[in-house]
Amino acid sequence: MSKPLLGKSESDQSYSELSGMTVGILGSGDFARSLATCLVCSGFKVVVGSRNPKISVALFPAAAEVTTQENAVNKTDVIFVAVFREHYSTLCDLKEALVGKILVDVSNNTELNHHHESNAEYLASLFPKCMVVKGFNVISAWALQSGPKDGNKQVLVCSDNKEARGTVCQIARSMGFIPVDMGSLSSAREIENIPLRLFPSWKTPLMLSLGLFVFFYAYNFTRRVIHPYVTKGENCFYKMPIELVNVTLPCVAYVMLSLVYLPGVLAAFLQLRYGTKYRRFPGWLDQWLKHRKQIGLLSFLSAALHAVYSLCLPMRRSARYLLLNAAFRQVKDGVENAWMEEGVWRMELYISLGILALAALSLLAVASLPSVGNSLNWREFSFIQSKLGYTALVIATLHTLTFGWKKAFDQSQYKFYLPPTFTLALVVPFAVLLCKVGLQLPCVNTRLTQIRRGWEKGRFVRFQLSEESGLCTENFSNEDTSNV
Ligand SMILES: Cc1cc2nc3c(=O)[nH]c(=O)nc-3n(C[C@H](O)[C@H](O)[C@H](O)COP(=O)(O)OP(=O)(O)OC[C@H]3O[C@@H](n4cnc5c(N)ncnc54)[C@H](O)[C@@H]3O)c2cc1C
Ligand SMILES: NC(=O)C1=CN([C@@H]2O[C@H](COP(=O)(O)OP(=O)(O)OC[C@H]3O[C@@H](n4cnc5c(N)ncnc54)[C@H](OP(=O)(O)O)[C@@H]3O)[C@@H](O)[C@H]2O)C=CC1
Ligand code: HEM
Ligand SMILES: [Cu+2]
Ligand SMILES: [Fe+3]
Repeated sequence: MSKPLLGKSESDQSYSELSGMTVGILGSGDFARSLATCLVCSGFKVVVGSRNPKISVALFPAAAEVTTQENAVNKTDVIFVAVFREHYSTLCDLKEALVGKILVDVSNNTELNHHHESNAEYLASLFPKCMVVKGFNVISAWALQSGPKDGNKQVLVCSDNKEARGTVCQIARSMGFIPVDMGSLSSAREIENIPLRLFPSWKTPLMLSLGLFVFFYAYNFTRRVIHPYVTKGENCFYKMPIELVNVTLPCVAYVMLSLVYLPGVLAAFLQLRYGTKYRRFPGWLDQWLKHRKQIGLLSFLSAALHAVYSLCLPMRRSARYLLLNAAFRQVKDGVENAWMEEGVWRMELYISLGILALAALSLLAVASLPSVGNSLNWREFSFIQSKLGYTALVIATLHTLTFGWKKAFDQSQYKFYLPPTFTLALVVPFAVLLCKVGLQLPCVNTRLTQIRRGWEKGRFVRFQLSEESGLCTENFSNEDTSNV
């Protein structure tokens, strides 16, 4: 691993103060080894305290000194405790030697809020005369080994002692990480919970798409499998793996796409009603606005799957049999040409529109990659997200309408009085598009633009003030978004 570049440029003086400094590590496990390696190649002297130094020494780089716990603690003022919480109490023999020193707690738990106090606070209670700092637990041993160039660079640090916190921040910086000061030790619980979270922002969107999937699948199952079975005794269960999925997926994709743009419309209505942008949205709307990216990406995933499933429709054995049967019936009936101009056009159009909608969604998905998004400025990004997103929604609506237009009026399509699936899927997207059109009306749009620039109903003074203090009134056009 190379020498980090970060530390030096940030503050030259404290960096040179630190390099050559001795750092202690208690424990000889995976974390201790990776940490020692990284510290050594960042220019620190490392002394490791192990219960069995003779055995452990082979595991560490030659530049690191491996000795007994007492010895190690006596040689340095900063000690990383790379030991599990369960074994903290076995360190109590070192209490005298540790007085006045900095203890860095790097530990993690196996479940959220496992103990009633955080590991770091527990360590502090065992060693009240030490300065306990929480840090480095968000970095895995693997990430330490492969270095900060690869993966997460942030190290969250907190402590009740400001100086100790500063020292650990400096060490992190010297190693090439980006320290984030989280304040007092009471933040330790929050910091310890971070590595345990599993894709927190994806949970609700995933449940939402799963719920929609189950609903549309069950609906279709009733119409396309149960109905023929009950009324005609026909066995249509073969439709379950592909045909039903390929009606369900596009409906999920389509409804999810509209759910990306619904909260923006609701937010605009609320702002119009409040007559100000300074009032907070209700919590659920706030959350919804924050989850739009995930909902959008899941919509894209469903749409992509729908496209693949659609391509596979004609190559199935069932499709061939149905075609043969139809051909035979045609021969028997003496029909020579079954070409139906209208049906042909409808399909050409709706497939082409589907492809275009998917193309728009793909661009959106690409733009949401951080590396691509970062190369766009704020205006470009929101332009793509908002305009292209609505374009995708409009094209998908046309795709759905051209696919289904006649079925909605065909009495035989109403199985058990249930309308065709696409009519259900159309409800929310249609409402969103109508509302969006409503918001574009000049009278509404002007008011909304004013509000977004800081104008408030019945409070003229505020507006003038914000203009004077230069609160970027120029930059706020009505289409501007608040995206990450
Ligand atoms: C495939 C795909 C990928 C996506 N990737 C991303 C992504 O990477 N990042 C992302 O953010 N979204 C992403 N999205 C979601 C979506 O495209 C964007 O959130 C988009 O900007 C929403 O546009 P909008 O016009 O509805 O909302 P906006 O232009 O954001 O406006 C919504 C309304 O909310 C109100 N509002 C919002 N914020 C404020 C504020 N700060 N102050 C005052 N009023 C406010 C306004 O009334 C505004 O009209 C993705 C969607 C899809 C389909
Ligand atoms: N592995 C990882 O990716 C990460 C680990 N951490 C944290 O780092 C700490 C160490 O983890 P890790 O290195 O993986 O664990 P290991 O089990 O590999 O190492 C633990 C070390 O603790 C030492 N130890 C001291 N006292 C005792 C005792 N009484 N009983 C058993 N062992 C003792 C041992 O060293 P010796 O025998 O030499 O005394 C042992 O090698 C944990 O708190 C963990 O939560 C945090 C982030 C990531
Ligand atoms: C390459 C892109 C696409 C292709 C080839 C395609 C193809 C198809 C086909 C063949 C059908 C008819 C399925 C059937 O016979 O049951 C269909 C229906 C549908 N598609 Fe697409 N599509 C594409 C993209 C999209 C996208 C991006 C969306 C929306 C986000 C979408 C939404 C729908 C909907 C809602 C239906 C109606 C489903 C039903 O109720 O039966 N499609 N599409
Ligand atoms: Cu290194
Ligand atoms: Fe426990």
